[in-house]
Amino acid sequence: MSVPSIASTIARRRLAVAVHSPRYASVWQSCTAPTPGIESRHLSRRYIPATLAAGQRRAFTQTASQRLATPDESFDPNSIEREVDEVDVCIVGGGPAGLSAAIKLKQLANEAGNEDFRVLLLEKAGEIGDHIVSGNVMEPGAIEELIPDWKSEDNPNAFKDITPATKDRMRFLTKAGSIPIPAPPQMNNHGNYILSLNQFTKWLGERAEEVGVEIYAGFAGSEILYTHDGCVKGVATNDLGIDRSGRPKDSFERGMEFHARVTLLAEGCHGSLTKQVIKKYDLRRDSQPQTYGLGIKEVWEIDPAKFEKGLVAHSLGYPLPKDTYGGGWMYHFGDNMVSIGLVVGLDYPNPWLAPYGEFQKMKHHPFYSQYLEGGKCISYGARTLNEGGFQSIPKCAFPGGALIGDTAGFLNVPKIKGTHTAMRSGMLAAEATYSALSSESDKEGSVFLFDYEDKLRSSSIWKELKQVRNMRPSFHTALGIYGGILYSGLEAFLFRGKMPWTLKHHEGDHAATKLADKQPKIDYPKPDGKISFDILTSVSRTGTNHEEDQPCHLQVKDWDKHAELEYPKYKGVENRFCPAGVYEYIEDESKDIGVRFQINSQNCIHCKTCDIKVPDQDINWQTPQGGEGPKYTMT
Ligand SMILES: Cc1cc2nc3c(=O)[nH]c(=O)nc-3n(C[C@H](O)[C@H](O)[C@H](O)COP(=O)(O)OP(=O)(O)OC[C@H]3O[C@@H](n4cnc5c(N)ncnc54)[C@H](O)[C@@H]3O)c2cc1C
Ligand code: SF4
Repeated sequence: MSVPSIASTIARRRLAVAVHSPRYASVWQSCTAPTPGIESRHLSRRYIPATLAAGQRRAFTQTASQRLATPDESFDPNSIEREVDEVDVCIVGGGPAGLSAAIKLKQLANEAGNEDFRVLLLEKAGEIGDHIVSGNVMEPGAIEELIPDWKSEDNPNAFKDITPATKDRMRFLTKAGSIPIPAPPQMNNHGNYILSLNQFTKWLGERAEEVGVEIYAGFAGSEILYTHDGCVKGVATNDLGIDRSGRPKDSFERGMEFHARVTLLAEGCHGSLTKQVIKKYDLRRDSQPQTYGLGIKEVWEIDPAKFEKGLVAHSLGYPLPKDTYGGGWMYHFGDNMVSIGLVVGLDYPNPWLAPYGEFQKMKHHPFYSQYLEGGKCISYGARTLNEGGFQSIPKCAFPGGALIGDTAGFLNVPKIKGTHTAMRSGMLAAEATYSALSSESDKEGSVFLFDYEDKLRSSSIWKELKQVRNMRPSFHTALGIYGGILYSGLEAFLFRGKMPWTLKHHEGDHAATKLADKQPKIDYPKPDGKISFDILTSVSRTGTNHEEDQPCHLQVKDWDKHAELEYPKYKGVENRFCPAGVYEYIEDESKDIGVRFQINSQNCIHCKTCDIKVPDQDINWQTPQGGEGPKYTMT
């Protein structure tokens, strides 16, 4: 058996990073010249980077063999020590927040002539950007500060795929009609840009490599590592090649440890490591529960005659019932491309509601269907987003690290925008980290980023989230969506966040789910295959993939017990809230409740809804093997 060890994989990836950095130009030139037309990044995997490993970087701590020569039944994977790499800063998550933090850190280090300052970023997707789903209309303030010439014509590496937002349209939808409503100032998109965040993130990843960030895509952070006195000292990636029952296979590779003086968690909404850290340090002690929405989207290529470049349209109302918060969007960008989607607040009470079914229904409304008819759906994706806002922000610094971006909850809900706040929080954390690491006299002790918390409080993030803090919770009144719209209108146009009160989020979204017998059943129309699609067709458009023979990353201790607990009360709510058809209840007469619970984990698109919405909180989303999951395009 000959499989590459993690060490050699990483070494090859290090070279891949190095070849983008002018600093390593000479190393690269000493290797065989690349074949013209093939990207150096991919090419680099063919070379053994002995020169680089010996001369340019700190060596890995060499431990016992990372591969298993003869796996046997009694073998305990944990008995093999993990390799350790020591870096200055370890960032988990290569979205806008993580990449902005990484770029800013290396910019600061490079400016100070401290080029050996190591910033390492782990991303669970096979390639940077592959797991990113967003709208996206972006406020450009943060990127302009980070990379001032990001869209300049003089910059050969500028990000080109942007469409200036030119028109805002806001409608309240009835079943067949649409009523214009005034767009609150927050929804004014003048000066913003429509783009695919998944493409933008890929571009940001390249910029990060240019300044010397070491990016390891395909590596999922699966465990937080602590010092003996309880500070975070880094993360470990999961073992590869473990079978469904937890035994090592021929392809077994032990995970790897990354030790850092500062670990920044940038996992996006509801991060799996963040969950552990929030619990360990009780970071929510002074904040309210986080609440969430699920965003489901498609990208379409539409008839050029119907294309209105720069149009930013939003809707409230149909198809969602009045007890459910949410709204639709449609952005026209690029060449005849349309991003269309629906956000459904996960505090919806009716377990018969299926966000996926609501989205399919929404597309048939004339406000949307007039554009989609004759077009082609090219992409599908879904991801949760934070809706708790200001009152749900936890403590963001902990001993040895910090939370940045959506995993801390910086999304501005009325704007449905979090990219600029995610990036800015990453940059603030980077500044606080760099000054803490460069000014300390004691280079061994743990670092607490007090400065980051202070910077957040005096930043534009704090100001804008505080201003809109009462809008989302105002939808909890008995008037439902109508009360919320009315109150939000007053907040947007009159109060402007200046009223002395702060409305509360009373409970987590899972607790809002009511018993199925007490709620009206919802029947969704059959998809027509032109504008609406069945869920498996949509999943096939995500490119998602997971090896089947591995421990289920959707951890449910006992499937039968789960079914006995949930099914009688909620009649298969998991099947309806999951936008990828992962959960099923299959008729089975041998079971007391007449059905068997089934998890098709290979379809998972990493949206995190199940972990948030399952009423009895007995599904734990964990990272599967690095490199698995969706392979999104244009999302
Ligand atoms: C449907 C939808 C529409 C939106 N529309 C807009 C909009 O129009 N404008 C706007 O500004 N914002 C919008 N947002 C919000 C915006 O997308 C987010 O605020 C932004 O992406 C947050 O960036 P982030 O880096 O914090 O997290 P993410 O973008 O979620 O990135 C996190 C990254 O970390 C990786 N990761 C997670 N866990 C691990 C782990 N354990 N190990 C390794 N890697 C890990 C993920 O794979 C991912 O690549 C929208 C969001 C959604 C869901
Ligand atoms: S299994 Fe959970 S995380 Fe995966 S797609 Fe379904 S709801 Fe989302």
